[in-house]
Amino acid sequence: MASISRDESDYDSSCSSITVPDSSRSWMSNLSFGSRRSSVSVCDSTTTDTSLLSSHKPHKANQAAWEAMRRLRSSKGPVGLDHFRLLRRLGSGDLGNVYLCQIRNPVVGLPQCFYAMKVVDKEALAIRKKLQRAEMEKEILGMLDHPFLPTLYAEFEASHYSCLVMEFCPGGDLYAARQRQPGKRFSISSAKFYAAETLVALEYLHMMGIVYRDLKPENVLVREDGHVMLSDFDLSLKCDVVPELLKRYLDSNDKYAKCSTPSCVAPMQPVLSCFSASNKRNKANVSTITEQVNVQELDPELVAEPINARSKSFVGTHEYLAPEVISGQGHGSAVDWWTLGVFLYEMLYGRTPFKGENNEKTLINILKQPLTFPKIGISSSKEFEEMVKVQDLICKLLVKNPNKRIGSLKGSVEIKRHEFFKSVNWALIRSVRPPEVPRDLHDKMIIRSRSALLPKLSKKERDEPYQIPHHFDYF
Ligand SMILES: Nc1ncnc2c1ncn2[C@@H]1O[C@H](COP(=O)(O)OP(=O)(O)OP(=O)(O)O)[C@@H](O)[C@H]1O
Repeated sequence: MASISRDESDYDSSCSSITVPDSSRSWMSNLSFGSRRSSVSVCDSTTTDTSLLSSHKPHKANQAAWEAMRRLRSSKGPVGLDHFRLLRRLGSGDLGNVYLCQIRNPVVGLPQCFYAMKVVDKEALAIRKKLQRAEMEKEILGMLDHPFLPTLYAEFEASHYSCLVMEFCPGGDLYAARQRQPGKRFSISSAKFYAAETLVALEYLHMMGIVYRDLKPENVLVREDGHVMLSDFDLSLKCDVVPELLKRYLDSNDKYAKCSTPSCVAPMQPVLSCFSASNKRNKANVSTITEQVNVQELDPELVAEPINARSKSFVGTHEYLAPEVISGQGHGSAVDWWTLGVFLYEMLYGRTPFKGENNEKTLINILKQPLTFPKIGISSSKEFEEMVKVQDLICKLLVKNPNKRIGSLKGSVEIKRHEFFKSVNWALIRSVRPPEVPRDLHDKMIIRSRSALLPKLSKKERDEPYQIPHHFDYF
C-alpha cells in the first residue's frame, strides 16, 4: 500500500496544503488505485543537522560493497554520479526513483556489487514543499548502522538531483512476499520472524531518537540473505532521546511502577527536549502511583527510547494510522508499536484490522471499532497455542489509548518479553534461517538470473518525470 500524504511536510512550518501522491489510495479522493497504500503527512516543525552524518559503519566493515566504496573514495576522491552505471529502475515513490546500479569501473580484487540509488529531483520537491522530507531521510540514513536498516554508502548531488547510494535488496518487499504465500498469509512462524526483526530495527531507531511512523509490509524489504531491511524514512520523526535509568518497583498487584523521585539516575547526556511539558505530566502521574502502593525495589532498567516524544503531524498510511495520529492529540514512539500490531495482523490474516470501504471509514474504524480476528484454519494444537499468543500480543499492541499500549512505559523490551516471542533468541536473530532466502532461490535456478527479480525499464518509463538527465549514461 502506498503511504498517504496529507502533506506539506513534517518539517515545514507552513503546513497548509494536502498533497496527493501519484499512486494509491489517497486521503483526498478515497479512490483506490491499486494494491499499494500511500503515506500521509501533515507537519510539525523539526530542524535538520547534517553534522550527524556518519561515515563509520562498523557492521559493514567486512562487506565487499562497503570496501569497494571506500576504495573508490580513496582513489578517486568524492564519489559522484559518473562513478556509477545505472542498470534499471527498481521502483518509484512519492519523493523519487530508485535505481539498481554498479560502480562503473570494477574495483580490482573485489566482486562487482549491486547498489540501490535513490534519485530525488530537488527542484521538483521544492515546488511541492517536500524538500525537507528528503533532507530528513538523508540525515536519518546517514545515522544508521544496523543489520536490519539500510546502509548509506554514499550521497552526492548531480545537477538538481540528490542521490543516495544504499544497500540493494533483491528480495522485494513483504507486501509482495505475502501475495506469494498460500491464502496470501504468512505462517505464524514466518510472521514471528519478520515481526521480530522489524521490532529489533524499530528498537534501534527509537534508541537513535527516531520514530519511524510508516511501518507497513511495503516498506520492509528482503535482503539477499532473507533478513529484512526497513526502508523509506521520509515520514520519520527525529527527536532527542534522554536515556534514563528506570528504577522499578513491583507493586502489590505485581505491576511495575516507574520512579520519579530524585533517586532516579539523571539523564546520561544533557539534551534539549522539545517535549518537556509532556515529560513533566507523565512523571507527576507516576509519582502518585509509587507513593500509594506497597512496593518492592527491583534492578533499574535503562530506557533510551523517545517514549515521551510528541508530534502532531498527520503522517503514515491510512490503514496503519494510530488513533492518536488521527485524533491529532500528539503522538510519540508508541505509534510504532501500534503499526507493529497492524503489521503482524496483516501478515497473519492477509488484511489490516480496521480497513473500511474508503479511507474515511477506515479512520473511523480505527478510532471506534473494537479489534476482532477472522477465523482461519488451524492445523495443530501447537499452532493453536501460537495463535492465542500472537492474538494476545496484537491486542496489547492495538490498544487505542497509547498510554496503555504495550511498549509505552519501557519501549521495545516490554514487547520482546511477550510470550509470543519467548522462543526468539534476540542476540542471535541474525543467524536464524529466514523463511525465504532470495540467494538460495537464485542458486537453485528457480530464478534464472538476478535480473529476473528486477523490472526492466520500458521506453515510456525512461521518458517519465524524475528521469536522470540524458547526459547520464544508463547502461
Ligand atoms: N534498497 C533497495 N533495494 C531494492 N529496492 C528498493 C530499495 N529501496 C527502494 N526500493 C524500491 O523503490 C521503491 C521506492 O522507494 P522508496 O519507498 O524509498 O521511495 P519514496 O519516494 O520514499 O517512496 P514513498 O512514496 O513510499 O515515500 C520501493 O517501493 C522499492 O520497491
